[in-house]
Amino acid sequence: MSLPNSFRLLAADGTARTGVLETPHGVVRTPAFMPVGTAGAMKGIHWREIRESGADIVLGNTYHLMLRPTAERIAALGGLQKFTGWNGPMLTDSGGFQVMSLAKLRKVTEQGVRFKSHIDGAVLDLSPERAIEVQRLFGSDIAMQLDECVRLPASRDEVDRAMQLSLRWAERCKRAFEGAPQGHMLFGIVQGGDVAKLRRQSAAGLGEIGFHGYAIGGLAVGEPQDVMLAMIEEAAPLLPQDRPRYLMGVGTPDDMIEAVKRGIDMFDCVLPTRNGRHGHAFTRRGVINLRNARHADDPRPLDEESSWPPARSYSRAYLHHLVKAGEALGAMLLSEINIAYFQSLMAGVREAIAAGQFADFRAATKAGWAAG
Ligand SMILES: CC#C[C@H]1NC(N)=Nc2cc3[nH]c(NC)nc3cc21
Repeated sequence: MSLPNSFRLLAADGTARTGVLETPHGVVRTPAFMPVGTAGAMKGIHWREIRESGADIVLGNTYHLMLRPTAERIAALGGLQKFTGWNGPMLTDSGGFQVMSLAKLRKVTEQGVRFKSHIDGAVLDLSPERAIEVQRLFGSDIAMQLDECVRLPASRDEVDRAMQLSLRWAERCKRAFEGAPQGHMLFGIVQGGDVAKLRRQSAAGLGEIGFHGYAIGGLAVGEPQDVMLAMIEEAAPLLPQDRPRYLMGVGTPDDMIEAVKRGIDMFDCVLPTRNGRHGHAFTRRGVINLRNARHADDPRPLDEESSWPPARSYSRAYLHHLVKAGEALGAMLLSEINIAYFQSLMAGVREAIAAGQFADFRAATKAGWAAG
């Protein structure tokens, strides 16, 4: 029995697609960029700016939220939307990646993963069933399966073992997800490292199990862009064409444009906020490092044609000063400016695909970045 499908494709231009994904908390226009609110907040940005920037959906992390303030407390307080004040769609990651990247003393067995909290050292167990229970307690619109994310570098056998385990956990997650409230979704995660055969096996295996949507994980971890794109080309064609595809943790504006070209519909990345806090501005003319002294006397705004007021009103000199002085306002302004740029890029992508002009949009956008 196939799962209900809340994704509607509106247009395609080659393998690039644009559509809408209906969730219990609202509609997501795709291709979509999801700002990362790891612990239930956007670092240094109010939800008001996130909404005004054009974001339809934000991401939270099971690992962080289950440790603090705990899933049970969030449920008792009405769920993630009520608790955080973000009254829109939320996707939550399952914890697989964060346990690998943050937790101390991680032990993986068939049952699940045992780890020590990086906050207080408490020992916790995360099984596929608990990962689904936690996301149910959050009230997540889109939940992610629990997967095993191997620390790189890893042997092919290690990547293969983790991919096979993740497929078995995907089955268990789907069973645990049964009975979820109407409209809530569960995505599987394609694994397989940079091994084409493993990527194909993982994608085909997840398609057999059947999910509301499919993520591709384990890319943008330092491999060259052409390797990342090659793995997308291996996996995407094997995933159900009528379901959303989400490339996890990606990426730069160029990564996203190239992934959209290859059929990806959803993205999340910490770059806009993390690099914003470090003084980097993403613009139509490429990245500007406001720490650089050459901006100290520059009265020009970042982009006089930007749709985001702070990007066309504050001078580069002032932003340079805020960054050098370590003023919180500097990090806040550049974070929201970057999120707004990522959203404007996705809006342009959606319009271009709908008009059958994605190739021209891609070429013009890349030319803008190169112009500097
Ligand atoms: C292997 C694998 C895998 C994926 N598994 C889960 N549950 N979440 C992820 C989150 C990510 N963030 C980034 N940033 C580069 N890559 C990610 C990959 C995953």
